[in-house]
Amino acid sequence: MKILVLNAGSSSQKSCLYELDGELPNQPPQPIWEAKVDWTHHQSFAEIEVKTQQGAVLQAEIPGQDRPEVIAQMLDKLWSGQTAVIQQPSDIDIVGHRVVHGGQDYRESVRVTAEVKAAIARLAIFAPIHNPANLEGIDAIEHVLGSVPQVAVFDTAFHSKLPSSTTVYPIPYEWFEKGIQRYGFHGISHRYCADRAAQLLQRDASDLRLITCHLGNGCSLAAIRDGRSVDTTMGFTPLEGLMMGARSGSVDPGILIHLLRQEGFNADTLDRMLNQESGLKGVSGVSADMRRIRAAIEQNNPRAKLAFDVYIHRLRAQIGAMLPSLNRLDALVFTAGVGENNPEVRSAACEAFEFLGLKLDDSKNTNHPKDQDIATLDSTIRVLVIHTQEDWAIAQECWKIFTQ
Ligand SMILES: Nc1ncnc2c1ncn2[C@@H]1O[C@H](COP(=O)(O)OP(=O)(O)O)[C@@H](O)[C@H]1O
Ligand SMILES: CC(=O)OP(=O)(O)O
Ligand SMILES: [Mg+2]
Repeated sequence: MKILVLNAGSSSQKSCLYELDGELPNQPPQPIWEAKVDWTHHQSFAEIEVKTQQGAVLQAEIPGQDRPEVIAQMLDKLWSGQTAVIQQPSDIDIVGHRVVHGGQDYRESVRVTAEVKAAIARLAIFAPIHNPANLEGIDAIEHVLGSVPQVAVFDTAFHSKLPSSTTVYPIPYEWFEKGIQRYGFHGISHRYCADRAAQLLQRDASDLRLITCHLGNGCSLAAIRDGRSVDTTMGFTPLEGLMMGARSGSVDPGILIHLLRQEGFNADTLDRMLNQESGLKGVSGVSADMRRIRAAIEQNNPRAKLAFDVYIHRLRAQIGAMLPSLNRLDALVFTAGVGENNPEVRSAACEAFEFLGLKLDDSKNTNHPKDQDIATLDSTIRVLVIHTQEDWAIAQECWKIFTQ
């Protein structure tokens, strides 16, 4: 069975093709083809990189920002040119999509229908950067591959059993009754990391207390108790919680009232400023990309240093805020672009928890670890770096829907 996965991030479009036969493998298999389109560095064109399991690599630039057009060009690399791995589009059996917001109705993965598409479109008002991109992916597939079965895998699903003390905001109850509640996001990644952590620690997921730190362009934490998400930092939208690449995370809502009243801002300006012009980018004036922040700090840029310090302060504070839901912490897990690749972020975050007996092994932390324990042997808490495999998690959901 050939399963194509589309994963739309805020500044990227990832895709890969898995070939599965017989049983689901225990470990994530290599995809036979993978592509990444990145808009982080340029506005007017996308950088694309395509790799195959056989070793072919293609790097190119695709003009424009139009996601459906870019997806169509990316898919073309599946069946033509040096990175072709299938004969024709109809060789693909199923397409799975990461869909960021599933609201209250979608707590499990579902096959995409007109009704599901309408719900994703309706929920776009709560996830304005993400749900429209997910829908464009679904439409692009319909356009290129016709009636191939498609599956939506929701980022909110893993958090759908959060306790009500976590989901209810302290606002008028009628708002909650209208759906204004905490949903949580990055659930595909948090769930994958919890399962992988259990594997790496050779422990049963149902007896493990974890904090997973998903630090990419979007950033969130999850407190995972016995395999279940019991708290998380993102809420009604993917804007709440940690400071992110270009998103503010939590700020005093009084600031918004002030800007609306005194500075003549409207909802669209606030949306753009908080979602696209804040976070590392807003404070540093340099970039949303942690690599560029680190490089600017090396050049003694004080605003880059300030942005890093605020990022770390908020990360530590929110890790601390996850602890009461767990009563015990077996492992702290770092994942996604920053979490997997930036040793300075990991060591700065962990330093604040040394008083609990958590000790990082500096050499393991700096030596490009992936799927490894980087704590010292005598650390009271394990620290894991896990390469998040959202795409593999999505492929597994597709497999389950079509074989069970
Ligand atoms: N080697 C690295 N060192 C530090 N940060 C990195 C590195 N590689 C990637 N990143 C960070 O990861 C971010 C992207 O994370 P990723 O999880 O791929 O994002 P998303 O899926 O949200 O688009 C980049 O903006 C960059 O800040
Ligand atoms: C939900 C979310 O913030 O996703 P991403 O990190 O891919 O932007
Ligand atoms: Mg991501």
